[in-house]
Amino acid sequence: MSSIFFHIRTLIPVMTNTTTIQFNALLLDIEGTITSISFVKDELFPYAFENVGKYLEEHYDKPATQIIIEDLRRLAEQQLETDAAVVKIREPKQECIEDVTKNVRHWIKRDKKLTPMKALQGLIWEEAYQRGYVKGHVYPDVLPILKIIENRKIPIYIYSSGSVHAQKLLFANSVEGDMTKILYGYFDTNIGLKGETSSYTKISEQIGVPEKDILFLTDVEAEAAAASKAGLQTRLVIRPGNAALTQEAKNAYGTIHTLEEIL
Ligand SMILES: CSCCC(=O)C(=O)COP(=O)(O)O
Ligand SMILES: [Mg+2]
Repeated sequence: MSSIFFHIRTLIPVMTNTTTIQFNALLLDIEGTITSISFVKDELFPYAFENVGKYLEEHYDKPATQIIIEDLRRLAEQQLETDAAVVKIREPKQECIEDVTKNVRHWIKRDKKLTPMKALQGLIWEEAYQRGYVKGHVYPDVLPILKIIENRKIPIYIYSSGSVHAQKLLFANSVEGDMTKILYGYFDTNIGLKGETSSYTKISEQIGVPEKDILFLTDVEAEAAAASKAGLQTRLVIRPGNAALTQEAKNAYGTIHTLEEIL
């Protein structure tokens, strides 16, 4: 780790790859890339699992909650056709809270990346951050390297299955302090799923940077494949606790262990 700081202080890029990566925008996945999977699975998800019913009781009448409940009701109608554990969401308040809680807990256990469920998780986590129950985990190499990239006037964007609200909470309340100042923009599954090529094309259009000039970092092979198909440069990130990668994917996209390797 001391070598990271040595290189940052002297501003000498660390080259563990044989080729330098040229990019004009950086697009980052969160979980498994700059944040540990353990933080999401062992802290954030259990908090949402435990508190979803309580949150709905306390915020049921708010317009934001009602919009999400309507989206979840439509989603449940679709999902119950193929998933017997999903229940139809009934109209009366108490039954509605019971049904939403049941479905959300089921989806959390299966790590489903369902947009309205992710929106609700973000609202539940807001309280956890505000009360200091959680702090957004980021690996120690992340902030120093992002500062160097920001100094090079390269914009840094986030693309996560977590809602934009949840992303901003994580970075505003991170173990490294408020990181939102160095982040240019955020994307979630409202732009499309991370395994779909069209999502990356849309991000390229929205940020006004050609696909080939964007570097996307992720821990998930399907995301690297989709981004690569769209024409983005990609690297797979290997972090402690991440799922194992196939040799084929490692060869196709290349791997890094810390953000130092993209400088
Ligand atoms: C935005 S913090 C919560 C992360 C989350 O809910 C999630 O599903 C992580 O997905 P990612 O796309 O960042 O791997
Ligand atoms: Mg990830």
